[in-house]
Amino acid sequence: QQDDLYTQLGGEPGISVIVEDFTLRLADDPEIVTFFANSNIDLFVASLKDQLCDIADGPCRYEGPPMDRAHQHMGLTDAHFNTVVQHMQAALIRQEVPVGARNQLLGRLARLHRDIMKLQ
Ligand code: HEM
Repeated sequence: QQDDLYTQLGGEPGISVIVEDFTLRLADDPEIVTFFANSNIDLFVASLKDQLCDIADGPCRYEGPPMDRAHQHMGLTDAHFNTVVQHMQAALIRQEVPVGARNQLLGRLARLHRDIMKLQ
């Protein structure tokens, strides 16, 4: 029996480190960091941790705004989306998340693409 996705991500401490690493990568990317100019990064980090834990079938519930409402005013392109997903992939590799779990999580995030890119 293989560990579930949440466990393979390292549970809550693992997800914490992944989100911190991911957020530093966003902050280091001039194309992306501008979107966060008016953001409360602590709230973003807390919200994303809940969301990843939830998506990985962990014991958390994401209670922030739906993905369309959180992003629809930003004028995001597919290129932005892909860049952000690549930063997540890099964070997962850095934290030595096994390849199967990595692809599973990225697949679940990819399903959010339609909502995140929805306009109006
Ligand atoms: C798989 C892709 C993505 C996921 C899973 C994701 C997830 C999230 C989550 C959970 C929040 C917090 C919502 C809240 O609690 O208010 C958020 C907000 C935000 N996201 Fe995304 N996002 C994604 C893609 C993107 C992209 C492509 C950009 C821009 C390049 C972006 C920029 C932002 C910004 C600026 C905020 C607002 C932070 C704030 O001011 O509260 N996101 N996202």
